[in-house]
Amino acid sequence: MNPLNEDKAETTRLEDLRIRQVSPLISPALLQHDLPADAAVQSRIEGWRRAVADVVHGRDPRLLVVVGPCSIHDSEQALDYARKLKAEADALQDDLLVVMRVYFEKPRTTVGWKGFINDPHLDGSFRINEGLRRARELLLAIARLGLPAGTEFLDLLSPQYIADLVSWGAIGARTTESPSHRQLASGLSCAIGFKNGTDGGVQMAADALVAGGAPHAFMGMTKMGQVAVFETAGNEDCHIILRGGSRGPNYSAADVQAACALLAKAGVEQHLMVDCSHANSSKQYERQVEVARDVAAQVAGGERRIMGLMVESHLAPGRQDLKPGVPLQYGVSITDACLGWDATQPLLRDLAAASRARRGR
Ligand SMILES: O=C[C@H](O)[C@H](O)COP(=O)(O)O
Ligand SMILES: C=C(OP(=O)(O)O)C(=O)O
Repeated sequence: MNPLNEDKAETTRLEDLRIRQVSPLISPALLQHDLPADAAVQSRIEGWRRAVADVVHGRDPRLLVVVGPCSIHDSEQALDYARKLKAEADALQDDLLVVMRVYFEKPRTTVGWKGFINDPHLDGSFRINEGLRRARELLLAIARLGLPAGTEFLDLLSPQYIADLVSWGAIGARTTESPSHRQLASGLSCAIGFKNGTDGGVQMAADALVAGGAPHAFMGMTKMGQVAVFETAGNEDCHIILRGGSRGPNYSAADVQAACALLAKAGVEQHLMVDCSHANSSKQYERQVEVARDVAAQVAGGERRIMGLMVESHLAPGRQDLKPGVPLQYGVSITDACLGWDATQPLLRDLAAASRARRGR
């Protein structure tokens, strides 16, 4: 019996009826003490965040490309991917600002593996302390490699453990309408992209921009693990992400126009990112190439309101199921299907060419 569960002094028989177990959680301060961001890493992340914000606001004409695995399930494989991406990002840096997708938290439609922080052993053992540590180690390694990292902020406490190492963040389609996630975004130190809803609703993402840009006061946890009231300043570096929805894709020129009309009505900047995956690819990973080509043509044609794209890509194409006792294939996603590296490299070069063509206009 976990000793924490024996302490009933502060609970009555009316409480915790559905709590099976309570276990200790490391504090953010302790994890950061063990795995600090040194001065060099801090300077890099400051620079990347500034660069991302410049693209988001159109001060930098390059395209922001958030590319990488749907989810991280193995640090070595993620670093293997990061090394390839770094070489490509350097080669294309005049036209693209490349941020690696380093997603540790997966929102599920119903149930399923919730990501590397929640379950780093992929077996339902939920070693969250270890997941947080390994996530932070990986983010540090990627930063030292020279690549900015982007992640989805899903849990409301986990940002305290890793957000200092993140240069761009997303609020997912299932949480864009959540007041708590909008409040969280209002206090985060990096730019944040809000996905449209799973039904394709863009209005809720436009509303999220307004809410995320405003100051809020809410309850949270400090670095020392104490509860506290946080008052935020509002995040002026937010944008929307078109990811399609149950009614179909929404990356066409007409969809971009319609989304921008909603942004104008909401009184916010008309800049957006297109997610080539999810409902925009009808979850068929190869179709990301088609989506990216369409968006690249819009960009090359002078569409300046598209400031970025998102691509789900891993070392090898497709996806695999997580099955107890069945060994996993190297570099293959265990959540959404991804493009392989071989298809990703030419796609990035096409996007760079489109960005260059737009600058030349
Ligand atoms: O990007 C990942 C998935 O699309 C999202 O987490 C939902 O996954 P699910 O429908 O497989 O649960
Ligand atoms: C879960 C994701 O996307 P969405 O929120 O658009 O479903 C994702 O990008 O990993």
